[in-house]
Amino acid sequence: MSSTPLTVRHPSKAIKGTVQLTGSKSESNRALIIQALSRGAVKVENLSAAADTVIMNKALALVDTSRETEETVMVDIGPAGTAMRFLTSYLNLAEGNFILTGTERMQQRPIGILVDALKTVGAAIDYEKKSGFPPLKIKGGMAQEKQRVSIQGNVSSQYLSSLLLIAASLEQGLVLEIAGELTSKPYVTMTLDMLQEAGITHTWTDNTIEISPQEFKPTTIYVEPDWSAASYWYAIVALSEEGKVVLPGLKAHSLQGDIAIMEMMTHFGVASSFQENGLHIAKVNQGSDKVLFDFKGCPDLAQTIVALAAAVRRDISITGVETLKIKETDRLSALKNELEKFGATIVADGETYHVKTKEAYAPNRITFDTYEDHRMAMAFAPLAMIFDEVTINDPIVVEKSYPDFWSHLRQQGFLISG
Ligand SMILES: O=C(O)C1=C[C@@H](OP(=O)(O)O)[C@@H](O)[C@H](O)C1
Ligand SMILES: C=C(OP(=O)(O)O)C(=O)O
Repeated sequence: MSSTPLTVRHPSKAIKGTVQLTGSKSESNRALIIQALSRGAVKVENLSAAADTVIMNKALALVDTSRETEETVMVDIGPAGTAMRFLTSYLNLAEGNFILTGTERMQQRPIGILVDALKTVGAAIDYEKKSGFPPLKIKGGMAQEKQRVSIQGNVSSQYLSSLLLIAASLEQGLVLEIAGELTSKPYVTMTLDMLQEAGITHTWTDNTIEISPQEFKPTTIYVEPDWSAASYWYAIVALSEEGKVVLPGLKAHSLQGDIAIMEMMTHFGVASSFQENGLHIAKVNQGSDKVLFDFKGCPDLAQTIVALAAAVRRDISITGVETLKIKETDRLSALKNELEKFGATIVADGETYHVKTKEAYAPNRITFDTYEDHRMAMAFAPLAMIFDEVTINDPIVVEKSYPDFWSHLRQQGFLISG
């Protein structure tokens, strides 16, 4: 697909259909690291089609060939955050020397907390450009020097998941002390649950997680469909007058924290039910007057909810969004810019952000910028359900996690041109 802007319209207020979502990007990128560490004992099924997962797969294959060369191997993971974070730990166990790099934006996403923790354990990592940021020079074949390491928990949970993924493969194992508050906690739990599935046990007492040296057991990890991707179909149903969508494969017991969308969307009139053939979501009422939404455990849902609330002219307040500044873009700044195109805005008030909407709305034809962020494109496209026309710039950004997003919208009756 080219990245020519796409104009999106929906001819009615009704939506009814079945959408087969791709596998979870987060589960998939963990599963690939676990598969590599298990030396193939662990198999993976239903791997995500996300570009971030394709990138991770290719990077691991490249690293696997690095044994055959004395040269420093350049590993470029583009915009893939979990690939950057997880490989920053994994490469220390591989044979060879590596430069781990990514896009310009990736080189602005901090990684010093993880590098410092790895150096404490015995890693040989240097910064190629700016201290604290990628690109990184990593010397493989690490000899572990320490078992215990402390790491700050409120910047990115990916730093913790990265260390936990390699812990059982270290000769002393790892004792991880979490300093301060832990944000995005469900992702750490996902990491531990998937390790458990592969036979790696742990203890988690207060702020300390311990993993002893262990062997992975032969198993097959089945990746669940992506709940973050489901959130955009929830928004579409919420904006419909009559909406029923079936999302096969989504289960009530999920490793993904973004299952929180189920409860959040009840406040926008969307009911969920798990049936034999998957998750059924339907518009049942106009929702509630709930104002405060907390995203500490599910940061990737913030854009979905904020765009939806602004579109239906509902003032809400959000918390737990401090980590949004260092993701694919500064998501709070991007949201503010795009909301102001149709008479809404976001006002910071300490760690709470108030979404303010105005009575009168701007023209019904709006063009949204996406800031190299797949979630900006996917959070604003559903507004075509209530605006006459929504144009999304650089639409190819969706491939990062949901490459079929536009074709799925077409299949469900959206008129898309460009
Ligand atoms: O571990 C993961 O798979 C992820 C963790 C989250 O990042 P933070 O832990 O930095 O919030 C989330 O935003 C990202 O999309 C995926
Ligand atoms: C932040 C995200 O991904 P990552 O951090 O893996 O780039 C995301 O998918 O919203």
